[in-house]
Amino acid sequence: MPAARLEVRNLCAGYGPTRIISDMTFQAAAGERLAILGRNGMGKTTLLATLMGIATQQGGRIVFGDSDVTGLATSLRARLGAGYVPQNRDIFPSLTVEENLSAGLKGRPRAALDEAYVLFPRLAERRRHFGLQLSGGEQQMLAMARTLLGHPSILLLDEPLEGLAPVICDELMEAITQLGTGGHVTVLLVEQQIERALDFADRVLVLERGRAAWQGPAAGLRSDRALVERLLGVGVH
Ligand SMILES: Nc1ncnc2c1ncn2[C@@H]1O[C@H](COP(=O)(O)OP(=O)(O)OP(=O)(O)O)[C@@H](O)[C@H]1O
Repeated sequence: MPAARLEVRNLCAGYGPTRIISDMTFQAAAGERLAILGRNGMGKTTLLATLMGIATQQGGRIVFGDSDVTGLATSLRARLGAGYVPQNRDIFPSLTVEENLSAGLKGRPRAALDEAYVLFPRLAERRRHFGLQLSGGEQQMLAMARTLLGHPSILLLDEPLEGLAPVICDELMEAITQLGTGGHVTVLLVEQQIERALDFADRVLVLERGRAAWQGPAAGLRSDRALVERLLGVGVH
C-alpha cells in the first residue's frame, strides 16, 4: 500500500467519558515523518490509541488517505492501512519468532518473511526462539517487523526505544529511518528520546495536557533551545 495522508480535525478523545485529548488538529502528508513529543502523561499514547480506534473518540474527524475512519473498528482501520506497534510490544510469548511474524503476513506468501529478516538480521538468527526468550530490543524488532509485513500506509510507533540499550536504539532508529526515507509509509513516532526523534522527523507535534501545544518543522524546534526546554523540560544539543 502506498503512503497515506493522515488528517486529524478537532479531535476529542479519552477513555469512556473521561477526556484526555481536547480539540486537536494536525496533519501528516503522505510519506512524512511526524514525531509526537510531550512530557509523561500528556496524552501521546492515548492519541495513537484513538487513531487506531482503541481509545474512545468523543468528537472530531480522523481521515486516512481518502477514508474517514471515524467510528470504524480497529480491524477495519488496519485493513485501510494503519499499522500500530504499541508501547507494550504485544508479541506472542509462547510462539516462535517465525510464528509471530507469520501472524503479520495478512495473506501474503511465506516468502515475504524474508523482508523482516533483511530489515532485522537478528530475527533471522532467532527465528526458532520463542517470544519470551527474546531480549527487549529483539521483542521490539519483532513487533515492528510483524506490523511492517502488512505493508502499512500509516505506521504508528509508540516509544519503540523505551528501556533499550543505546546500541539497540541505534539499530532500531537506523531501521526506522530507512523505512521513513523512501516515503513509502507515513510514520508517526512517539518517543521520549527527544534528540533521536528530532533527528528522524520532518515535523513535530508537541502535546501538553492533551492539547497540541506546538507543531512545526523538526529543525525549527531543535534550533530553539528555550522552546524545547519550556515544552519538554529537557535540553537539546
Ligand atoms: N485506560 C485508561 N483509563 C483512564 N485514563 C487513562 C488510561 N490510560 C491512560 N490514562 C490517562 O490518560 C492520560 C494520558 O496518558 P497517556 O498514556 O496517553 O500519556 P503519554 O503522553 O503517552 O505518557 P507516557 O509518556 O508516560 O507514556 C494520563 O493522565 C493517564 O493517567
